[in-house]
Amino acid sequence: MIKKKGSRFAGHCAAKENIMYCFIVNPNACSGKGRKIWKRLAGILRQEQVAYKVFFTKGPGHATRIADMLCTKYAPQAADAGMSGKVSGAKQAVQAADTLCTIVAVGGDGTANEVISGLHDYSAIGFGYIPTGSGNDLARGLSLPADPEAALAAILHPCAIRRIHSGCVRINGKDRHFAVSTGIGFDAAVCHETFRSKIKPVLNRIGLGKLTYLGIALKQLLLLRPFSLTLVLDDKEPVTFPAVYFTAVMNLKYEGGGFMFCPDATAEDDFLDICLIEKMPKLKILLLLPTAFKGRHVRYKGVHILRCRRASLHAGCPQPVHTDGEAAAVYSSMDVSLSKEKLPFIVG
Ligand SMILES: Nc1ncnc2c1ncn2[C@@H]1O[C@H](COP(=O)(O)OP(=O)(O)OP(=O)(O)O)[C@@H](O)[C@H]1O
Repeated sequence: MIKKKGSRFAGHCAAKENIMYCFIVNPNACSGKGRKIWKRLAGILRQEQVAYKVFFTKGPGHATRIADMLCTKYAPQAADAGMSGKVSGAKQAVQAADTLCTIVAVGGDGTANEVISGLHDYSAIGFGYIPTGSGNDLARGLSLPADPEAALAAILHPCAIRRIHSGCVRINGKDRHFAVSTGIGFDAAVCHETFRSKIKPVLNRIGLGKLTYLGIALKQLLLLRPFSLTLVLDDKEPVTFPAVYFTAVMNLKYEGGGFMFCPDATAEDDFLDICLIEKMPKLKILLLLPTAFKGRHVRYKGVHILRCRRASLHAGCPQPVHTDGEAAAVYSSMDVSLSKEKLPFIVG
């Protein structure tokens, strides 16, 4: 973590003068709550006289295109100011302080995922995140404030920047990104069904969105069939697990709305953490899942926690895949690695 106390980024007036804040807002996050939350945040920005721009997303993929456009716009300015190019250590810290544009994703994990996927040049930008979704595993994993107003205050008056990796999944020659995790099998099947769920918007509106995941998880557990999975970690010998229920490859500790599947995962190291669940009766999985909220599932037989820099996963038959809780499709093979550059993430 880079401490920014005493830098000009820490001074709240100076930060406002030097930085353009660009908010990418999913108004439909948490079934429409995103728009209401944004109105409150906009009020605070006006009150504090912060220079900002806001972009509302219109549908899947839009946040990525906006983030890409902003990076393209601000990177040349960084070059003019002599700030781009390869640097390291202390100089990187200074560059973070000289950031021209702070891009802030306002939404759930899916919106954060789309924004991070669109950022391609970190020389001129800082990244902030205001959680307004129903799962919020990114905020949980980085210990960001869960309250949107507190998260905004942390972004406007930051004292720390963490440089974090994002993950990259290559499937059929195409890359997808993730900030939290990617998974194959049961966890992804839950995401796939939640995506289609008609009950989720209703429960989200009354603050019970997590019940959707619970109900769907129970149903998927009944339907669940184990599959064989061959893992190749860091180009070592392949290892085949004959009866796998799911495998989560994680950049941060939590997925699925608070399951601490990989208690030691941190996005600041150079490793991916893997949680693989195999060969156990379904009743045991049912009893084991609540223990994962505290990361206590790791002590049970059939739970494997692994660590690597790169992983190739090959399932015996096509399985659902997710990235950051967003349903991808049904695939047999995927290659997972970490980004080369680390994203300057404002954590307040
Ligand atoms: N205007 C929009 N209308 C509908 N969907 C949108 C819109 N903008 C973005 N999306 C899509 O909604 C998906 C989910 O949004 P997001 O993750 O922000 O909220 P959520 O699903 O409520 O939260 P969580 O993922 O934490 O449960 C995004 O991946 C994005 O593709």
